[in-house]
Amino acid sequence: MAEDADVVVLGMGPGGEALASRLATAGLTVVGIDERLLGGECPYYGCVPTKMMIRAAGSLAEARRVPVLAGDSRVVADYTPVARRIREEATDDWDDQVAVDRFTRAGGRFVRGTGRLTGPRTVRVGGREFRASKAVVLNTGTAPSAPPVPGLSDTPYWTNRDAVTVYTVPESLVVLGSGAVGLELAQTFARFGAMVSVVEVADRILPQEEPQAAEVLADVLSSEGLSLHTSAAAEHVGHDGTDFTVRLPDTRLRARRLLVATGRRADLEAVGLAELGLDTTRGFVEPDERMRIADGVYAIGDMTGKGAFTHVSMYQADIAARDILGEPGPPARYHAVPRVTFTDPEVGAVGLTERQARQQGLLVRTAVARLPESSRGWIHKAGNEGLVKLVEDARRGVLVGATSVGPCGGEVLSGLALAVHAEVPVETLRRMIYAYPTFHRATEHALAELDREPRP
Ligand SMILES: Cc1cc2nc3c(=O)[nH]c(=O)nc-3n(C[C@H](O)[C@H](O)[C@H](O)COP(=O)(O)OP(=O)(O)OC[C@H]3O[C@@H](n4cnc5c(N)ncnc54)[C@H](O)[C@@H]3O)c2cc1C
Ligand SMILES: NC(=O)c1ccc[n+]([C@@H]2O[C@H](COP(=O)([O-])OP(=O)(O)OC[C@H]3O[C@@H](n4cnc5c(N)ncnc54)[C@H](O)[C@@H]3O)[C@@H](O)[C@H]2O)c1
Repeated sequence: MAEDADVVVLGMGPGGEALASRLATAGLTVVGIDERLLGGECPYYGCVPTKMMIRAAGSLAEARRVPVLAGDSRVVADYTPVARRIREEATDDWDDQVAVDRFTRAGGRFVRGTGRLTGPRTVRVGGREFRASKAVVLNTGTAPSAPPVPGLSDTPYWTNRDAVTVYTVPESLVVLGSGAVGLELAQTFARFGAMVSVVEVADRILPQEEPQAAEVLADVLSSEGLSLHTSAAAEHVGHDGTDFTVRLPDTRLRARRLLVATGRRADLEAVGLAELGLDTTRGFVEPDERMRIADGVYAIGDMTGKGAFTHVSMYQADIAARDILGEPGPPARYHAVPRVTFTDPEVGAVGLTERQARQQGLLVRTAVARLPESSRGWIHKAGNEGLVKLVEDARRGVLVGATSVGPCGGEVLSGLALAVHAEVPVETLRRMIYAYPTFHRATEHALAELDREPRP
């Protein structure tokens, strides 16, 4: 016999948890289902533990800058406090009881298990079936995916889930993939003393962002001792019981550990999307502007392919929750999705890259201002690498994209994200006052550069 609820949330990532709690608090009967940990990847294996690692690695890097700026320093890296913080402060040793209690206190019912749609309003978990009178919300996210490199699947390689649970830093590490996962973890482990090589199949690291950003970051990472192999497709991976070997076309890398960070995949088949007549062979499910994928069925988070970020999952959760509750509000728009890769320098970006803007047929003007040439960058000295890049839709005179690389690149991004989001005329941005001497003042320099660019 089916168990009834108003809403069934399948997959309790950050968005699912927020939505389920909100609907339960509003008085609906809500069943939340997760096969792993309530809260999803972000708090247990993603954003939170990795940012704790990065914070610690950043403190080492700052201490190493003392000789340039303030005398002398001797840095003895010890990963123990990081491993402890991740266990004690971030993840409760990968125990979600606090989150389960919080959801239960909000009035929700949590079911641990693997769920699958059996119809538009029904979800099966083991021998139980849950029937939703109002809505089913899917928030099943993505899982790490490994490329089909010969030999790889027979080796004990790491994904991000292994990397955040270590007690000690490996002496050497190869990282396959130079997206956010690969680079954040590569730099962190290198700063703790690992010999790190990064292998990227594209012709530059962080290929989804602006080439100028990748260039700045590549220089910094190389100067910190990482070896970067771009345009490099691994031909074979082996493990001899102690070390990994990764064969590239022109060299062979050897390391104690291998981290595979080549992207993530949503398993739409496993969730039962075929029950709705939807294509499960595509990488993502395509919701409408209210997050609906069928009558009474919603999808939010990484599985929608709108940006695999916690803030996108939460943004979509808000829209779906409003729709279910019948509350008014704007539909989803993705023209100003911000994203930050938390390397040092941080790479913040919003909206379109120059390439994407041109591909969309926009008449584009761009400008770059470099942080070391700005007052604040010059004052900052050690660790001042960075830039601000603007991408203008020259016909409309508004920014459609921007990138800010630097010590606080993710924070500097906020003003640029507002400009892209609200489509503030570039003319208005030019008339603003930018505090001296801030990093964000580089935006003013970039705007002046933009002025010098002829209109296309
Ligand atoms: C290393 C790393 C660092 C990251 N850092 C950041 C960052 O700094 N900032 C940022 O914005 N984003 C970051 N992300 C991305 C972020 O973690 C995700 O975008 C975020 O978790 C949102 O994902 P989601 O809502 O789609 O669900 P997920 O977090 O993927 O959760 C989905 C949940 O569904 C459950 N599930 C799946 N299938 C089933 C099923 N059939 N039945 C029951 N339950 C199921 C899973 O167990 C999981 O708990 C990072 C990711 C990684 C890997
Ligand atoms: N700071 C953040 O917000 C943050 C941090 C981590 C992850 N995330 C999100 O999580 C998702 C997954 O991150 P990710 O870094 O795993 O994936 P990604 O897709 O961002 O990057 C994967 C990289 O691996 C490369 N690659 C693919 N196959 C390869 C191969 N065979 N050999 C070498 N390189 C190969 C790709 O060219 C790409 O550069 C992303 O969408 C990201 O947005 C966000």
